[in-house]
Amino acid sequence: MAPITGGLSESVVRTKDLSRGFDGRAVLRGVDIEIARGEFVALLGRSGSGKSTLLRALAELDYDVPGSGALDVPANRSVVFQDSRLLPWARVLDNVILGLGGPNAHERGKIALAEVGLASREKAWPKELSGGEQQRVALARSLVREPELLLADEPFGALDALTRIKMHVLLQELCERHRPAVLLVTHDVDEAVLLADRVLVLDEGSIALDLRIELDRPRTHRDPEFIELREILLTSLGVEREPVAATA
Ligand SMILES: Nc1ncnc2c1ncn2[C@@H]1O[C@H](COP(=O)(O)OP(=O)(O)OP(=O)(O)O)[C@@H](O)[C@H]1O
Repeated sequence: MAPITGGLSESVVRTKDLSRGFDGRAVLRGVDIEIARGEFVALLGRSGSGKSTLLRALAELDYDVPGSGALDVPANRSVVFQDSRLLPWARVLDNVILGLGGPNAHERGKIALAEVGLASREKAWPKELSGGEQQRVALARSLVREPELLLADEPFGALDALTRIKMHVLLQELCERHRPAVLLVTHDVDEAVLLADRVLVLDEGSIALDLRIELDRPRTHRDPEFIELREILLTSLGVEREPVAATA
């Protein structure tokens, strides 16, 4: 696909008029986005709005999907999915460094595992880990490559609420340390406001809202500004809020 010339040199991701469709049905209709170096962007949208289609386009994992438009993404990028996609026949450390190469691969893998709090589990098999631990390994496997761009497709979607909160804290720490640009696809409005510098809402195949989140970190759900931003996003997603009926 044609690279985009001009524009901001600090952008890590740029799309211009990106369109994709399946079976003659348009899913993405002219998506223009930019993500700056080190910027954390969350992507919200109703189910079926095309979030995963956009993420797969940015990962360049969609060669079989018809489409048009232009795209600039760094070659050094990592993808994390809802399931960890660890190789069951490889131990945890081997999963982290698989394909990494270089003389320090082992050392780097161990450091990455320590960063996600799993230094002691390097010899475990994936099936011996909980779902949350497996996602930690998936994060370590992504970040050990020091990606310029981290693409995450609902990485915490299958985790229980408590584990998800811990993963939010971990992801924030990791991003502060490694500073990748991030595109996080999520259903969870609170997760988006909690983590992102900017939230995009995808609707009818294009970006309907581009909302900057300027709250100080760490953020709290109780902050009135947090609540206000959540309401703006819920409205943009078409979620009507019924007033809670008074109980007798
Ligand atoms: N391989 C495919 N073949 C045909 N249609 C597809 C394919 N992948 C996605 N679609 C369709 O494209 C639309 C967008 O799908 P996509 O998975 O990108 O949405 P999404 O916003 O990520 O949804 P969800 O939030 O439910 O995961 C849907 O209508 C889906 O059925």
